[in-house]
Amino acid sequence: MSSPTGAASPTHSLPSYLQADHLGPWGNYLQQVDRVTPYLGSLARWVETLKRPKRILIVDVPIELDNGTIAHYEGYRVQHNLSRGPGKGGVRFHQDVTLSEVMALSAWMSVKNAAVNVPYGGAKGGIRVDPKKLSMGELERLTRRYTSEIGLLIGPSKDIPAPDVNTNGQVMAWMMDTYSMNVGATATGVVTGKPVDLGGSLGRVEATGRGVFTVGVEAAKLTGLHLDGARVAVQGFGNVGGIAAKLFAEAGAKVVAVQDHTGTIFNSKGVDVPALLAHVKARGGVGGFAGADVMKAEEFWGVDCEILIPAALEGQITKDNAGQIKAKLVIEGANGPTTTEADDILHDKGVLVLPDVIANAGGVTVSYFEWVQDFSSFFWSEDEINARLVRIMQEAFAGIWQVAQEHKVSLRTATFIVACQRILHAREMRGLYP
Ligand SMILES: NC(=O)C1=CN([C@@H]2O[C@H](COP(=O)(O)OP(=O)(O)OC[C@H]3O[C@@H](n4cnc5c(N)ncnc54)[C@H](OP(=O)(O)O)[C@@H]3O)[C@@H](O)[C@H]2O)C=CC1
Ligand SMILES: O=C(O)CCC(=O)C(=O)O
Repeated sequence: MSSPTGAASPTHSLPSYLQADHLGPWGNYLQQVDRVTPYLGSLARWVETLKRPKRILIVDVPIELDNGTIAHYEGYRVQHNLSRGPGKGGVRFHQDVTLSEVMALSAWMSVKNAAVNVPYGGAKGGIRVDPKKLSMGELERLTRRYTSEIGLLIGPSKDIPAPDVNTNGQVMAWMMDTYSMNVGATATGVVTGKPVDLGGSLGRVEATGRGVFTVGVEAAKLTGLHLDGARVAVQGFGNVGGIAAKLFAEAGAKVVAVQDHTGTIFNSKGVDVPALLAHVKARGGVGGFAGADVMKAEEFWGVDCEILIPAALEGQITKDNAGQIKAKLVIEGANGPTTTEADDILHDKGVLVLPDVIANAGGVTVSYFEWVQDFSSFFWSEDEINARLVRIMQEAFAGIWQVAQEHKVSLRTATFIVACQRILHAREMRGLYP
């Protein structure tokens, strides 16, 4: 087929599943790619690769519920790009999971993995389910069925899942066991974020929060912000938000506001973070915490603070609330929490945004350590792991900071420049044909 001008047929006509969503997370990601393209030099001819996931698997996950009925859930595993190595990225269980969301999350994994230079492509998975409504037995059956269904794609040298929202070490243990049973041999390296007794790594549970803290410290040094006494607001008090809050509080900062689905709480003197962590463990959320006042959810974004850490879901900081933000530093613990419009508003207000694709890369970095340890069956001390993590995060952040200064671009675009050059250079060297 030729175009009306007689030129070669357009190579960019999009598959239907890529056409629909221009506002959601995938649309947000595409805008980020468009912003990096002018900085890719001759590699820009490969940029379309970044705009199409390499593989998408949609699976039906049927399970028998405790009451004897059969329920069906929709699951996904998307491998966005495998130019630099096997797919790597978490698995999310959430009632709002969509294909578009998993595509975006897998793409951000490609960028993140390249930004910290771990030898992976990007992938992500998920099931549209509210796991809080399932019993433990139902959750196990769901996890095992899903693992078998995506068994076509995953494997220690093919694609390695890990925890994300509402998944944890227990879910990874079931995934590892199911995959191992299906292949007939224990394969610890098929997932990371496992319990330490099953080939997991010391430090993985804390790694994402520790990475958030590490880049926060580096940015504070570079901008003259004193952490001692700095006020911090955190959205999402799960694995990432909870640990990040703990580390900032230990460094002398005051965690003045916290929000999750169960409530928004405020204490101008700083909440007692260990007590709040214990409360969340016992009660499932920050709501009802005695050591703080209740605040209206919509007032959270305008809280007086120096540091804001979105650590929940995508699309939380939008054009509607970005103008209210008073923080000097936004550290994206979550993936995709800021829309492109909001990014511009924050930039115009002089707010420094440490983007997800570097700020929350600590988790996958220690997942990489876990995978390496599993291959060699030789395990490192927690101090060794934390020291290596901090070094990788500091070096990656310093490089990105320099690129941002050089090109006078945001840290997000700078991270995309570093990462997309690595991905596309790998693609170019490998070539296209089998
Ligand atoms: N775990 C990891 O290693 C990594 C995670 N991330 C990203 O960090 C983010 C958080 O993940 P993680 O901490 O693992 O997940 P968790 O499931 O441990 O915690 C999620 C937290 O976010 C809260 N939350 C969810 N939706 C909302 C909402 N709409 N408003 C306010 N709070 C909300 C949850 O509260 P509630 O229970 O009340 O809903 C919970 O406190 C995600 O974007 C994830 O992709 C990034 C890198 C690695
Ligand atoms: O640890 C991993 O492999 C991936 C974690 C993850 O899903 C993420 O960084 O968003």
